[in-house]
Amino acid sequence: MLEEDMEVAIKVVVVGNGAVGKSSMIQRYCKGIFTKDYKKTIGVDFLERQIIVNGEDVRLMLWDTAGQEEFDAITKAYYRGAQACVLVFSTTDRESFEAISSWREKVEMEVGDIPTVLVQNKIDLLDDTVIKNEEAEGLAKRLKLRFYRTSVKEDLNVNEVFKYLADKYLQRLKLQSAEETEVVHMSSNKIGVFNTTAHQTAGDLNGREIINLRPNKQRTKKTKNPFGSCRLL
Ligand SMILES: Nc1nc2c(ncn2[C@@H]2O[C@H](COP(=O)(O)OP(=O)(O)OP(=O)(O)O)[C@@H](O)[C@H]2O)c(=O)[nH]1
Repeated sequence: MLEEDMEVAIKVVVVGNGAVGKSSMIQRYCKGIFTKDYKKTIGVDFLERQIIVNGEDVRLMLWDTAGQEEFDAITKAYYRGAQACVLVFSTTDRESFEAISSWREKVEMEVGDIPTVLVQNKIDLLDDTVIKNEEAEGLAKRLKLRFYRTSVKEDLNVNEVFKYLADKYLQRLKLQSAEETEVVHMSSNKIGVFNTTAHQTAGDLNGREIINLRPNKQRTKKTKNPFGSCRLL
């Protein structure tokens, strides 16, 4: 259990080519709706939803980024600070599948290695698929990513994608907390200056060791709503 009365906030970026269903996925997850109309995302957009994962309150902030390259400069700026990522391609769009590695690189360049999933959307259209199962599974293996097949239209597996990411992120958080505690223990016989807000660095000041501890958790005050909530911003 992490600290009581606090919730963990996770910034998740959803990326992939245009029209693969990124906006639809976020809308389905946060508002429970699906629309057939295609409205190209201009730049970025975001919605949020609160869930409980393994007894922890988690607020997922889902950033919807435009799939078109013309918006790359804008969307990249919004990758910063992301703590999890959904890479989406469409069952009926070969190019979107082939572009996955480059989307991953774009995100990694900004934020490094964060919990990530590979998603094949529109599996209600499997009859018209242009990607073999083995190819998609092969890509997931190569990129070492958990792979989900979803249909936003039929609400298949969408919840599972975000639950997995939240779970994975919490696991990392707990591991980091444990490691940070260990740093304090290991240093307890030294003269130290502790600063809990700065980045974790080690330096030297007049011969004394300085250890700055950073709580690697982005936390907010918990809002007491047992049913979770969705909010359009
Ligand atoms: N059949 C089917 N259609 C879907 C599914 N998900 C999304 N769509 C449709 O695909 C089209 C594109 O969906 P969007 O969610 O706008 O795609 P996007 O990836 O956000 O596109 P950009 O904003 O251009 O990046 C829309 O017409 C959706 O209704 C799905 O699971 N099945």
